[in-house]
Amino acid sequence: MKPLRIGITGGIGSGKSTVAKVFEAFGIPCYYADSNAKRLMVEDDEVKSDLIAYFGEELYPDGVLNRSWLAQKIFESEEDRQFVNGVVHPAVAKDFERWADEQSSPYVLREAAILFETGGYKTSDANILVTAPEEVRIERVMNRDGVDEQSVVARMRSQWSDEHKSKLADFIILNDGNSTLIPQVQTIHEAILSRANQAN
Ligand SMILES: CC(C)(COP(=O)(O)OP(=O)(O)OC[C@H]1O[C@@H](n2cnc3c(N)ncnc32)[C@H](O)[C@@H]1O)[C@@H](O)C(=O)NCCC(=O)NCCS
Ligand SMILES: Nc1ncnc2c1ncn2[C@@H]1O[C@H](COP(=O)(O)OP(=O)(O)OP(=O)(O)O)[C@@H](O)[C@H]1O
Repeated sequence: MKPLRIGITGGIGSGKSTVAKVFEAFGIPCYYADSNAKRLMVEDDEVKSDLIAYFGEELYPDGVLNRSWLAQKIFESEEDRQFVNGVVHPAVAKDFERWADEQSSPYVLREAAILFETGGYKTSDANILVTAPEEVRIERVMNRDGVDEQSVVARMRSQWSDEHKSKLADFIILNDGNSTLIPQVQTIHEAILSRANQAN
């Protein structure tokens, strides 16, 4: 029996990876789209050659993906971002499906920053949105990555607002630093488990 596919998303600094780790503590496997995207950009020859054809060899100096160079390009130019998204996201979606089929839990999570924006949420059985106020998110990322406010805001502006995404989410987790996470995760975990039981 195939596990249910559950998307978990949230804007930069919302804490979606932190929340995904709580689900993992409940025994639920999680696929992290950001890190797998970066892996595929190095390992998948088709993805790599499409990116080189567009950006040139300087994207991989000494064979290593130049992340900061690419980040500067894609968060400044919508055209460049759409190109990268168009190459990387189908490869990630395929890789996720292959991975999900290998799991034996009642459901699996797919953690991705822009699940609604890409339309990837449509292939999920349900989607969880993690939210936090923008000022909290900016502060978190500045502290975590040692970057300035401007670079966090550039990424934030390339993503949909929480208000927009809330309309498409089946479950919402508030991670503002004051609300406790474990009870929120537990309630959703139980709701998804009962959905998985009904499906099987
Ligand atoms: C530009 C890259 C190399 C920068 O790497 P870096 O280590 O600095 O950031 P990281 O990958 O950890 O992403 C951090 C956050 O940036 C935001 N972000 C990343 N890619 C995108 C994107 N295409 N659109 C909007 N926001 C994005 C997300 O909030 C994400 O969680 C990297 O983000 C990337 O390869 N992006 C393109 C692939 C992609 O779309 N990944 C996102 C999910 S599949
Ligand atoms: N409830 C919380 N209390 C305190 N710190 C938190 C909380 N949630 C997240 N953080 C911290 O905020 C930072 C951002 O969280 P996390 O990496 O989970 O966010 P994210 O949504 O996955 O971010 P990104 O989109 O950049 O990958 C991390 O340093 C994390 O430890």
